[in-house]
Amino acid sequence: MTDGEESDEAAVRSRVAQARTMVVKVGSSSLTDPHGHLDLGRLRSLVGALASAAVDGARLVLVTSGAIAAGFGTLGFDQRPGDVATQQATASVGQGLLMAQYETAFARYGLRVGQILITARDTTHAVQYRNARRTLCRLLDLGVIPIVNENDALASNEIRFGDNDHLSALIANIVSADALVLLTDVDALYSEPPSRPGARRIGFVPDVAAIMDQVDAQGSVSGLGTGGMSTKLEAARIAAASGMPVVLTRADLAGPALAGDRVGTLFAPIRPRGSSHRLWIKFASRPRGGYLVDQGAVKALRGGRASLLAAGARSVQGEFSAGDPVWIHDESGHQVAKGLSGYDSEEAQDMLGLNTKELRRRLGAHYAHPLVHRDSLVLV
Ligand SMILES: Nc1ncnc2c1ncn2[C@@H]1O[C@H](COP(=O)(O)OP(=O)(O)O)[C@@H](O)[C@H]1O
Ligand SMILES: N[C@@H](CCC(=O)OP(=O)(O)O)C(=O)O
Repeated sequence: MTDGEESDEAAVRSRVAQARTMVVKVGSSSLTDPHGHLDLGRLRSLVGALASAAVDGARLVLVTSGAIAAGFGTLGFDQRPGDVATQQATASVGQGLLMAQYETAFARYGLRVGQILITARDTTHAVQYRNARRTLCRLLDLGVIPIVNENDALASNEIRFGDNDHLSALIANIVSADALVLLTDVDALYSEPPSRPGARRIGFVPDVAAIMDQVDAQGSVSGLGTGGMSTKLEAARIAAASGMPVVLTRADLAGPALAGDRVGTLFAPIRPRGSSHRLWIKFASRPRGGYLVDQGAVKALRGGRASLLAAGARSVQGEFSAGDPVWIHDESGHQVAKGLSGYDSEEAQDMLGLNTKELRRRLGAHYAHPLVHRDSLVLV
């Protein structure tokens, strides 16, 4: 580590220490016993650490796994079910039991909790996303700790998060968190799975994008968690690219991690925080179609805060409605940007290649606007 990085690390740690709104994600592997059942001792000690930060004024959102772990014993299964339908049924039984434990544990500190179950679909649709933001922020304003899990019982197979890592980074964006804390069963990120001899502990990651190729991040080794380290790195990348620091460490180090002490792996933010709307477009929205644009348009978009004008668009790809997220591709088909279309795909067909004057004359004033306005456009 260079001297510069050392002082960067101190600066980023102090941002964590000063963070007011924090999203804390805890994985199944940190809430379970060796047989995979919910371990109440571990849950209560986590709650103790979170409660102490909350009592000190932190606004916390807890993203917690553990519904399947809490449910499979009650249903008479010896082990965590493997097939999706049984996992979903088990989560439906376990989620209530998990929440009941959290409610009781937080109540001992005089803290109230509220449950939010979310599907990937809720994060990819702008209206649901705004709705989730409004509810979460209101809960925080009311001094309640929102407890979030994927809505496993209803999540459809194709678009299921499966693990809660990615979800936690999106929730951190939704609430405009100051920091994301990922709690797991390993003390830090290693250069390769820590069970391998020679695995090197990584304390500070100044640029998560640069480290992605250098680290061998594998799936869950314990069989208790789902995503393993690869989904945690992806979550860290989203959060860091959204302008917030990320701490990854073992769940029993939650207290020092929230306090900004030197534990685990610290990921530095890699750019200033953007608006929640733009972060949603960048990380959560799922375009169904898009526009293929000419070189001039690519240059204008890459050059800075430009809108996509119909004059620079060559073709419309797929079908979409006004307000839907769309890709903007260059002439070789490479993704240049993502944004919200101002027009339906059908309307846009008639606008291709026309400048504002021609649009107004031929189609009317309603069509004299950009295909994608710069306020709803992000480069990728
Ligand atoms: N490069 C790595 N560094 C650290 N841990 C790794 C790495 N690659 C794989 N892992 C594994 O990832 C596991 C954590 O992921 P997982 O079991 O899904 O936990 P959780 O339930 O907290 O999401 C650790 O137990 C560790 O063995
Ligand atoms: N939503 C599932 C979590 C799945 C899971 O194991 O996630 P993780 O521990 O984050 O790898 C549950 O509550 O059981």
